[in-house]
Amino acid sequence: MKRTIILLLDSLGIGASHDADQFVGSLADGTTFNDVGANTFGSIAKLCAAGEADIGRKGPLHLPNLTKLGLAHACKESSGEFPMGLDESIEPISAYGYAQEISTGKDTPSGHWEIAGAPVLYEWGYFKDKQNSFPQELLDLIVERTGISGYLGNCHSSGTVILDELGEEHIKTGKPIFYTSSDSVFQIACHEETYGVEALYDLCKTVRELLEPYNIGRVIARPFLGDKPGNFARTGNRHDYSVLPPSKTLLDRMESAGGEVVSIGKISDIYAAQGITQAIKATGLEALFDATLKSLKEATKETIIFTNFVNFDADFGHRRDVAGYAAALEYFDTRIPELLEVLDDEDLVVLSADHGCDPTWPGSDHTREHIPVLFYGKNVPAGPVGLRDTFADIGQTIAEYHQLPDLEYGKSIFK
Ligand SMILES: O=P(O)(O)O[C@H]1O[C@H](CO)[C@@H](O)[C@H]1O
Ligand SMILES: [Mn+2]
Ligand SMILES: [Mn+2]
Repeated sequence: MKRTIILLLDSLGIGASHDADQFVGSLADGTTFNDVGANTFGSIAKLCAAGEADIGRKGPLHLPNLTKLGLAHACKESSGEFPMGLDESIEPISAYGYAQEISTGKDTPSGHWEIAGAPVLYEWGYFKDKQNSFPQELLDLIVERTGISGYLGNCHSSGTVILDELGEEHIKTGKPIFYTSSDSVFQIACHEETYGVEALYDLCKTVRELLEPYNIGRVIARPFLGDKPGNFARTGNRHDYSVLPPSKTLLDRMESAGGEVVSIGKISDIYAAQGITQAIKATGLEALFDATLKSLKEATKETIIFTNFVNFDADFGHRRDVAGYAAALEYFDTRIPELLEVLDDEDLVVLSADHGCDPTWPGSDHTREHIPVLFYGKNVPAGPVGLRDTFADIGQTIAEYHQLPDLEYGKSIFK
């Protein structure tokens, strides 16, 4: 019986990819920038080493266990520089490398689906205008179909900034807050108590239907609590309504072969429940890690346990919070030994990410980066596996390990 545990650290890029110049963003003042030079992991390490990330933690980034798994060495292979302040004398025990993305976008579904062998080679629809972002005919249809009295926002924004700006007005008027980003998303923020979570989910489902002609990846429900700017906080009841992956994935293959595919956290939403045999919700890094360990202890047949650690991205990457990101990585690092302790000889641990979100970068969006490709197991020879041409090499390797039919994309690192 083989079990694979995929730890997906959402947004932990390890250096800009060759096409980072194609990813151009702009700020409110009209300044433009691209992703050349972005390096989520490297930038965090650099600021920590410089003593500029000392809020709630202190000094150089301390990640002995992740370094042992090859994360820092993979970052050096990807970017040319060993992340500052980490210990280069630690010998990696994993196969380690980095992968570039062939999907057109740098969003969460593209990254996850490509890892599982289904890259997004078409262009998503985007709402590109920073203000009045959504087409009027779409907004009119939403109002007509759902009976809402109107809407707020209708712009690009950070999801926390927009709550401070419009949260009170939302509570007063009952009008949902609509916003988007450089990703292919339609996000709706509503208060959990005054508007209600179920009402928000119903609204999202209708908007999902009405978006059919626009080729938009996700509608995201963003419930929140609080009563004034400064104390608004988003809750764990976020729900993503995704379109289906473009083709069958590693998860579908595993399910069809009679194996278990356990989603922990956002994974089931991201794959639109395709190929998932069990979905476990958990909020926060600690609960996500606990649920991963619990599932592993309970797994008694051929299994993929797939956990998305969303907090790196949602709480720190998009928030441009370097110290918070660093502290979260250090916390995650302390949990690794618990995982290694309970592994059987045939278990495979995979650690990766889905895109970058460099907290030192302009704006608040993702960054086009390489992702880490780390494979650890008793049967996996440790050492460098270099640049992987697509994220799908990860899925193909796992498919081979479980003797599943080949995926359409990707090359196994064992071949
Ligand atoms: O600023 P928040 O609401 O976290 O939004 C972020 O989350 C979305 C989904 O991952 C991204 O498109 C980005 O806009
Ligand atoms: Mn993501
Ligand atoms: Mn994100």
